[in-house]
Amino acid sequence: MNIDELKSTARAIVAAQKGVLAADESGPTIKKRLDAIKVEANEANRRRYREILFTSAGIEQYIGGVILYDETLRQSTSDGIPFAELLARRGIMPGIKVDKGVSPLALHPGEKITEGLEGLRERLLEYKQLGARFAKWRAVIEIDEHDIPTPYAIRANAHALARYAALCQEAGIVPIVEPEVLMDGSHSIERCAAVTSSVLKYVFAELDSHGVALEGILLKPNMVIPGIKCAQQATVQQVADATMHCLTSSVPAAVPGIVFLSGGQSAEDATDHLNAMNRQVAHPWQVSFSYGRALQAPVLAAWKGLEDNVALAQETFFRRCQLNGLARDGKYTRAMESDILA
Ligand SMILES: O=P(O)(O)OC[C@H]1O[C@](O)(COP(=O)(O)O)[C@@H](O)[C@@H]1O
Repeated sequence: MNIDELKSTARAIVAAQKGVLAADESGPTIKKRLDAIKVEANEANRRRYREILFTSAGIEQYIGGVILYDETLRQSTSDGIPFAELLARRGIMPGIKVDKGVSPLALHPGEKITEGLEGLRERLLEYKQLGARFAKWRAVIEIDEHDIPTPYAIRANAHALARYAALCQEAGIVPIVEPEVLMDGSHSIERCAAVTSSVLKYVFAELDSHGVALEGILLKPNMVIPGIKCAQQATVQQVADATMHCLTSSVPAAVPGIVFLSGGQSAEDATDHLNAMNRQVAHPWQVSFSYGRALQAPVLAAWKGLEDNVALAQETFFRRCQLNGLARDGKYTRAMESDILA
C-alpha cells in the first residue's frame, strides 16, 4: 500500500472550498430522479444528464471528486472523451461506487446489509485501470421506535465497510466509508445522535482491526438530525452542534476529511448545515460535502430533459457548487439563495 499516494488523493478531494459530487445513482435510483422530470431513463438520457453535470463551466473550483456508477465510468462525452478522463483533465478525481446495494440481513427483520465484497478485489483493479482514484461503499442503518438498529446489524455493516476499505487501500484506491443512518422515521435528534455515535464507534473499531490507514480514507456520514416525521424539528445551529459533538467524540483526528451525505435534506438546508459546522471552532478534519440530491435536485428541475435548458441547468449546478464551496469556509448566507445566478 502506498500510503503517501492515498493521503494525497484524499487531501486533494477535500482541498480548500472543495467537496464531492455524488453522481453514482444506481439504475433504479437514477430512474426515480429522471421519472420525476418525465425523462425516460434510458442509457442515452443517463449519459446526457451526466455529461451536462461534468461539462459545467467552473465547477473544478468547488468539486474535488465525482463518484460515478459502473455504467457512467464506461461512458464518454458526445465527442468521445471518457468521463473519467474529462474529469481528470479538469483536476477532478474520478471515483466509483463499488457496493452492490442492500439486502435484508438474515434473521434480523427490518435490517439491511450491503452486498458487493465477492469479487471486489478484481473489480477494483479494473476500476483503477479505467481511471478511478477513489471508491464508495454505503451501509444503511435504519432507526425504528423499538430496538432497531440492533448491535449485530451495526457490527455486520461496520465489518463489511472495513473489509471494503482494506481492499481499496490494497489496490491504491481511497475508500469513502459511508455508514448512513437514515433520516426516515419519527425519531428525535437525540436518538439519531446516540445511534450515529454507536455506528461510528463500531466502524472505527473495525477499520482499526482490519489495518486500514485512517490517513487514506474519507468518512461520509449522515448529519445528526431528527427523523423527517419527528414532531420536534431542529434549528440549523442545533443540527450543527449535535453533529459536531457526535463526530468530535467518534472520529479520529487522522481522518483527513468528513464529506457529508445529504440524505433527503433540501439543497438549501444541506448547505446551511455545512456552513454552520464550518463556522464552529477549528476541527481536526476538513468538513465538506458529498451530496447527491442536494447538488442535483435543482439541476434536474432546471433541465427537465430539454436541450434548450442545458445552459440554465449548468449555471444552476455551478451556483449550487459555489454555495457549498462558500459553506466550506462558513461564508454562506441563506440570502444568497435569492441572488441572481452569478
Ligand atoms: O441507492 P443508491 O442508488 O445506491 O444511491 C444512494 C445515493 O446516496 C448517496 O450515497 C448520498 O446521496 P444523497 O446526498 O442524495 O443522500 C449517493 O452517493 C448515492 O447516489
